[in-house]
Amino acid sequence: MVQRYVMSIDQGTTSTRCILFDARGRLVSVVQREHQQHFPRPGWVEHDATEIWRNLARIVPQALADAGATADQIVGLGIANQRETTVLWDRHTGNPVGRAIVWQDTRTDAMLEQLAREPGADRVRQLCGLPLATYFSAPRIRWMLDRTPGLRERAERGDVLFGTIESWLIWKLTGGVHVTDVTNASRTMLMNLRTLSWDDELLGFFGVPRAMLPEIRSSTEVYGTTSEVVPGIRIAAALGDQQAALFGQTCFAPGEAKCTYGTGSFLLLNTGPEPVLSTHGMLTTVGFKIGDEPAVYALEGSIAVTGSLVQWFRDGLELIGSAPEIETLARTVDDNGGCYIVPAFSGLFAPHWHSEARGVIAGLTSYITKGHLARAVLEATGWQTREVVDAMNADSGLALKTLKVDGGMTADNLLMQFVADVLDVPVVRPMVAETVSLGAAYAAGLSVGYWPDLEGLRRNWHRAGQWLPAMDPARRTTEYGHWRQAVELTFGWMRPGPAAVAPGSDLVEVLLADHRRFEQLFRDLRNTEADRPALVAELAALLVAHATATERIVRPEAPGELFADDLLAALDPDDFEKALQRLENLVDTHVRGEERGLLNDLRATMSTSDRTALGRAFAAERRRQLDLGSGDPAYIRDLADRLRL
Ligand SMILES: Nc1ncnc2c1ncn2[C@@H]1O[C@H](COP(=O)(O)OP(=O)(O)O)[C@@H](O)[C@H]1O
Ligand SMILES: O=P(O)(O)OC[C@H](O)CO
Repeated sequence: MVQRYVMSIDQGTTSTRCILFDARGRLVSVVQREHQQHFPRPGWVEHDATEIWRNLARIVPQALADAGATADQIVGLGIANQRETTVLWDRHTGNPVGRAIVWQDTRTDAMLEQLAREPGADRVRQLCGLPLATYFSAPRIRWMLDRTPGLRERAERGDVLFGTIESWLIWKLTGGVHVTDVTNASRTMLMNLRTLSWDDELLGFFGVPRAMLPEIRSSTEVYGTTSEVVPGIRIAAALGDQQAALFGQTCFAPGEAKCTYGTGSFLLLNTGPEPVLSTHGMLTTVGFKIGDEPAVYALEGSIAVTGSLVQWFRDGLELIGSAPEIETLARTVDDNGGCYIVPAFSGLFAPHWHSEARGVIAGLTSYITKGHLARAVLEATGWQTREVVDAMNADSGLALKTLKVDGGMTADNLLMQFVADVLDVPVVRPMVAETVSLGAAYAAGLSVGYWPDLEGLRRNWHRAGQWLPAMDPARRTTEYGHWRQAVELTFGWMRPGPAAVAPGSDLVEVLLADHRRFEQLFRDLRNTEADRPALVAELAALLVAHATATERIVRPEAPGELFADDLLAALDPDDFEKALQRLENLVDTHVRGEERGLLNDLRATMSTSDRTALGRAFAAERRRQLDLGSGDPAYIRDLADRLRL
């Protein structure tokens, strides 16, 4: 009998793999090629989409040859891909317009700051489930359209097309089918999470023409047949790689979760047929959609830098020759020696979402050796997982019981033990470590009837490795405290923090900067694991300084806008959550009212030089208030008295 296989392509951040699987989910052949990472400026990360396409064109025939198979033995092809990476190409020539901008790239940070102030910004998360952050595709499309002369007009005519990588590869393989799958579309910020279609409000907000967008399709259905590379193969599934891993780990039921440790790390929890909006910094995303069945949603904790920190240690610092050597080096010492590395290379993703953060190495003394640094590199992945699991538990109201893991970093035993230690739950790894590829293969196999149902796939899952928690709880608590201290050092690096508004700035800008900082502090305060006393102190200091300066400099005629009662209540630990909520509502009302009213009045009626002069006076008064120690409760009480509040 002629053997039949499923083909899967995993187009990842660092490489592209083609794998053939048999009916029992076993690997028959694997071929992989790396592509070049381009870092043209700090924070910029690009790929050459043509190089990725050429790699694919080489590995697909090779994978067939290695298995001794021909195209007619392939029942279907499933594609999994790095998500959010943005490719624009010319419909007529098939050539990319510039390099693809990769998901780690932070160039859109300043643009997002602007967008955050525009009407409709507060609706974005509700519509698409994602925070305004550099991670996603829409800001990148806007960035390219704004900066390349004539590009917007070409996009409006449908002459220039957008796609994430699976969309680009399907278009190339089929000679012109322009589709995307719903999981990838859910990472663009342009798809409405509930209707699963492009949303006019989001398209308008980001300024993206509909004509350049692909058609959104299910994760499992036949999109077309290959006419290039190896003709005659049905393309039967596509999924973002992290969703593919969820599928490959057979997390088909609500409550099941996995974490994939690759370039970055991504923890996804299946939440079932309704989208769950996070209040703890998780993303809401589509998990998968099988044919005509309803979509299954997931909560996701995305960590930007984990394996890529190991790569940086290898290629940037040249302290090791290959990734696995990090474990050997880390084992030369017993602990981190007091050293912590927070790899905020692309800002910090979940649960913090600080695009402006940049990395730190904290706790350096002359005692630290490269062995300690190697430990700190691995531990950074463990602690980042812990932060995400804490947030996920808080969102779901459930405590994670075990963590299913996969990806390149799970080869590292020291790391996996550390993850189990800091999470205090068992960590398990399945037999097939290539879970992304397996998930894409499962989806394609289901789509064409090679596998009958999900239950059959579940039976293929076998445990190959397990790590049990063994860390002393007191040590875990102390170490976690140090980690969080180090994380706080990364905040605000690329943008002024509360005390650092430049004197002489435009008054409108100065007021807006404070408003954004208030919002960030409230976001951070929702996390029960955060250093709440420190955050309250900063919030209190800033609110008093901001309100006093507003009252004295901007509208001396209308005093009494301070929130002193609530500030005092917020300092009362017995009534913390309630007081915080009241305070947040009050501040929110103030911020919205001022941004709709006063700030537009200032823009319309005051000259730039007057606004600058007032901005300078405001910044000086605000600075004076901060220097007076306005975070001190006694001072706040005193101030409230003096202001008759
Ligand atoms: N033994 C190891 N210890 C720690 N990190 C490792 C080890 N082996 C590989 N890695 C890291 O894992 C990543 C590769 O994993 P992979 O799942 O192939 O990633 P991706 O799919 O994102 O390209 C690289 O960033 C590499 O630095
Ligand atoms: O290609 P990976 O494995 O680094 O995954 C990248 C993610 O899809 C980014 O969201």
